[in-house]
Amino acid sequence: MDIGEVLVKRKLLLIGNFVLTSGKTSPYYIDLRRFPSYPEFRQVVDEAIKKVEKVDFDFIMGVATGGVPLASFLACRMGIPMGYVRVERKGYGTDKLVEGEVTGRKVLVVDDVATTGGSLERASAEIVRSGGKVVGALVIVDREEGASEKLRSLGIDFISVFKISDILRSLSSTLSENERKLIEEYLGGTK
Ligand SMILES: O=P(O)(O)OC[C@H]1O[C@H](OP(=O)(O)OP(=O)(O)O)[C@H](O)[C@@H]1O
Ligand SMILES: O=C(O)c1cc(=O)[nH]c(=O)[nH]1
Repeated sequence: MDIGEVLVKRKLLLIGNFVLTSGKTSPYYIDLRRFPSYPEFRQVVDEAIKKVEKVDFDFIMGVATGGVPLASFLACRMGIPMGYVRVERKGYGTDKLVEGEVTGRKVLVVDDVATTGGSLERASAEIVRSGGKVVGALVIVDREEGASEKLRSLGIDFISVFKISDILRSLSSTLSENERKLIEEYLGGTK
């Protein structure tokens, strides 16, 4: 599977001017929330399973909302229990951020995309507060804007199924010269 081609074909890679969760602005956006709508998502799950083969974990936690579908597919395929970390408290009911029995567990945190790694860091901190040990973080796409360095500095193994630099390389004939340059200049500036 050429992930770049799939992202373009399914309109999951968007070119424009986007505000990100970190407050940064970006000339591109990867919208993987609709990825499970398409059959290619199964292949991504297969790839993800191969990538985490050597990680010693016994619990999967998705980062809501983008990380929940992948966490669910992985948990089901691997026979490993799962839960998820909410973006914010509801303010009613149990008012929990961590929805999962992570106490004493070795946790793999899962998200769709990583940019700064702030969301994975926040989710990991909540899991630790709930008594879990975060041993690894897995994302489908690493935008290569600091997440890997941030997670490793926290002692968490960071794994991505795809990196944006590889996706861009595979898209050299699909994106216009201008689109490719815009993204490359942006990525150059974020290093
Ligand atoms: O590495 P970061 O700089 O934290 O950015 C990546 C995060 O941004 C997106 O989530 P978003 O906050 O848009 O929430 P959503 O998944 O609920 O749409 C994405 O799903 C990651 O969780
Ligand atoms: O950093 C983000 O907020 C972000 C970037 C991106 O490409 N896709 C996404 O879902 N979130």
